[in-house]
Amino acid sequence: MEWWVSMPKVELHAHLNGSIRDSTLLELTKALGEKGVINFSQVEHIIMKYNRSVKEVFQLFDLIRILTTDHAIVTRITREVIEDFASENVVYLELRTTPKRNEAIGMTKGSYIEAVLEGLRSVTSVDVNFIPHHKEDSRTLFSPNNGSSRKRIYVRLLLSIDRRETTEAAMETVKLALEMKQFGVVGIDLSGNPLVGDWNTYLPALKFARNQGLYVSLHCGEIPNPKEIHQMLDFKPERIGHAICFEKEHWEILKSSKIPVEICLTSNIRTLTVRSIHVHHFVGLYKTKHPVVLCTDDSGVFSTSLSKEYKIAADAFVFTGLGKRELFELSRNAVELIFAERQVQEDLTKYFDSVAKTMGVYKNKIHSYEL
Ligand SMILES: CNc1ncnc2c1ncn2[C@@H]1O[C@H](COP(=O)(O)O)[C@@H](O)[C@H]1O
Ligand SMILES: [Zn+2]
Repeated sequence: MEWWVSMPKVELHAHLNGSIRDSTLLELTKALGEKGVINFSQVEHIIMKYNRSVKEVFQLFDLIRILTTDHAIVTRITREVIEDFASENVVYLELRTTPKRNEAIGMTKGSYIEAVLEGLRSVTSVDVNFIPHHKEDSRTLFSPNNGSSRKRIYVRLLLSIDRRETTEAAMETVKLALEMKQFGVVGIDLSGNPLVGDWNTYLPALKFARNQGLYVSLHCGEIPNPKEIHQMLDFKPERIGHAICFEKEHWEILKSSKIPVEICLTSNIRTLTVRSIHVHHFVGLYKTKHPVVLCTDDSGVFSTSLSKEYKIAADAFVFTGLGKRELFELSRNAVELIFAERQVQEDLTKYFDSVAKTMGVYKNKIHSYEL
């Protein structure tokens, strides 16, 4: 097996419905086409298109939303997404999703998340840990005495606020996240079409989330919007996603505040927000030891996987000295950036160290982020 597949990996930026399997997306589209809910021939080209502008990507998300707003389908997609990540040796997955309501079928934001949890419970082919540990319970997923030879994966959830939502709707999502902490919800994400919405709409809900002990990650700088980027950085989220259309002053604030950045190479190239992989800001951040983590964003929509993202980085940045050992270290250091409880961090760190020996990569951390 190739090293980028066998290497343990940490995924911190994956949208549930954007990670839908191609085959499942086509199957659902055909089924709704047969029922007459959508016109398959009209939507086929949206699904099949390769490179998409930001606007077109969000047209596709609107279509996916119609296809997936059903409890059983949400459960199925969740199960498949967990299986897919685990199969490529993702050992920790922070999965984000936007709680949705659909009155026609009695779906509330709460029942939507219940359907996601049902999906987590229904995985049988791999060992999944999504319920936070009790402090007195010392058994961990990767303990050597665990005895399992199956794939193992920690999953924690972030609930997403969609930029189209009102302050009240955003607040409802945060309250739901608080109720669901016991089921592994660790934080809040702000995402959705960057061409719509206003920062001040979400701010009260994000402040409330923070005050209640939830972590916050923001999609930041997907399009040029200097004022909003500034406001977001001033908020000091625990992590940001993308950081593409930054100006000099934004880079300065980011560097001095050391906010970790979730990097989505393929997503940025395919949405045409970064011209070419060779001018991607990942390299600059990596070289200055800024905390970064490679992620997929939407592995289904962009036909990628976390292994592929590591391979793409290895190929594109080989002259920057990014080889197997450095990418292993990058993956391992991402453990410092996860939102799960300490025990999970410790378990993963030990696991990475034990794998480092067998993979022939340096055992000790070469550097650690000073967060
Ligand atoms: C391309 N970059 C991106 N930028 C902003 N938001 C994105 C995104 N990719 C995905 N989403 C957000 O995630 C939703 C799909 O997953 P869930 O239904 O929540 O599970 C999309 O509808 C969008 O709101
Ligand atoms: Zn995203």
